[in-house]
Amino acid sequence: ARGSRRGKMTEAPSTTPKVESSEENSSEEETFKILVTHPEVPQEALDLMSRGCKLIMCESLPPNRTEILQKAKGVHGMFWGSHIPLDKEVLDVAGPQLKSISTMSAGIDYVDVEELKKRKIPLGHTPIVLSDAVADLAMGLMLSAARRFHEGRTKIDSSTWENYHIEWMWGQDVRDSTVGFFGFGSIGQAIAKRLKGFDIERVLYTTRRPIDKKLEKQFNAQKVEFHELLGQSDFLFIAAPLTPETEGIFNSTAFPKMKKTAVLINIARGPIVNQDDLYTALKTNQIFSAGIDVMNPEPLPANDKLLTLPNIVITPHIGSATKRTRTDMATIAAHNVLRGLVGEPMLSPAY
Ligand SMILES: O=CC(=O)O
Repeated sequence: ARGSRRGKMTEAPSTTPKVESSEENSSEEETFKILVTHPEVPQEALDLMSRGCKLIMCESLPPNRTEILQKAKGVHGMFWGSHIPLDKEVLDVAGPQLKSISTMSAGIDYVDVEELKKRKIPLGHTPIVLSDAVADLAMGLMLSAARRFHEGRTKIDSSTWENYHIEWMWGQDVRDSTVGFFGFGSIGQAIAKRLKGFDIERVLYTTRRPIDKKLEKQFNAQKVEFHELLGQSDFLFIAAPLTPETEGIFNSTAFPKMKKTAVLINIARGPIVNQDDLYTALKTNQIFSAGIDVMNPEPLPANDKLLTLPNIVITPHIGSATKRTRTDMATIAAHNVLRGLVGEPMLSPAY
C-alpha cells in the first residue's frame, strides 16, 4: 500500500491488536498501550487506535519531552505526533515491549533510525499523502518570490507605490524557464506536475534514488550533477530529506554558482540551507529571491535578520497544514502503529 494517496489509507490490520498473555481475563495487561505524544491528534486517528488499545495521551502544548518520557514507560506502540527527538533515551525509558512506532510526518530527521533498526522496532511515517498540499504551497512560494509579493505589500504599506517607473517591481517569468529539483521524489514530482501548465522549458533534477525512465519522459526531466543544477536553474526547488549529505549544501560555495536571476524555494528542511549564507546571497543579489516554508531554527525569532530582506517570502512551516491532509496523515500513522503491533507490514514503512 506504500504510495497510496487516497482511499486505501483506511485499511485496518486484519486482526485486532491484543497483547499475547498466558493469563486469561487479565484484561488490563492484555490491552496494547499506545503513547500519543500530542493532545491534538485528529479524532479519526484516536478512534481507530482506541478500538482495541488503551491510549496514553500526552497533554502538554507545546509537546513536552519530560511528559513524553514520563508516560512512555511500558507502552507497546507510539504515535509520535510531535517533532521532538525520538532517540535512545525514549526507547530505553519505554522498555523492551515496545514494538511499533509511527511519526505523523514525511521527514524523519528527528528519529534515531539506526537505534530503532538495532532494536528491530518498525517505524512508519506519512509521505506521499502530503505531497499535493506541499506542492501547492511550493507553487505559491515560487510565484510570490518570483513576482515579489512580499516586497509589493511593503510598498503599499509605506506609500511607496511608484508604478510610474517602467521597471518598477519587475520580477521573473516562469514561462520558458529551466526548473531544477534538488530531490525529485513524490513532492518534487507533484510540483513538476503542477508546472506543466506553466509552459516551462525543461526540468533538471538531482536525486539519491534512481527515477523511472517513464517519469523522466513524462516530466521531460533530466538528471544532472549538483553544480549543473545550480548553474542552470531559473527556479530551484529543494525537495529532499535532511541527511548528513544534504545538511548545509546550499551555502556560500553554492550560491555564487547560481544565476543572479534565480529563485530558490525550500519546502523540505531548513538546515539543508546555510541560512547565514542565504541571507548574504539575497542581500548582495547573488540570487534574485527565495521562498521558504522551512528554516533554522523553527520557530524563527521575530527579530531574525532574514525577515529584514525584501526579496524573501517566508511561511511558518505549513506545507501539510490543511484539514484533509493532516487528518489523512494522522489516520495513516494510526494504521501504521496498529499494523506494527500485530506484526503486519505498515501502510507506509520508513524502512
Ligand atoms: O515537515 C513536515 C513533514 O515532514 O511531514
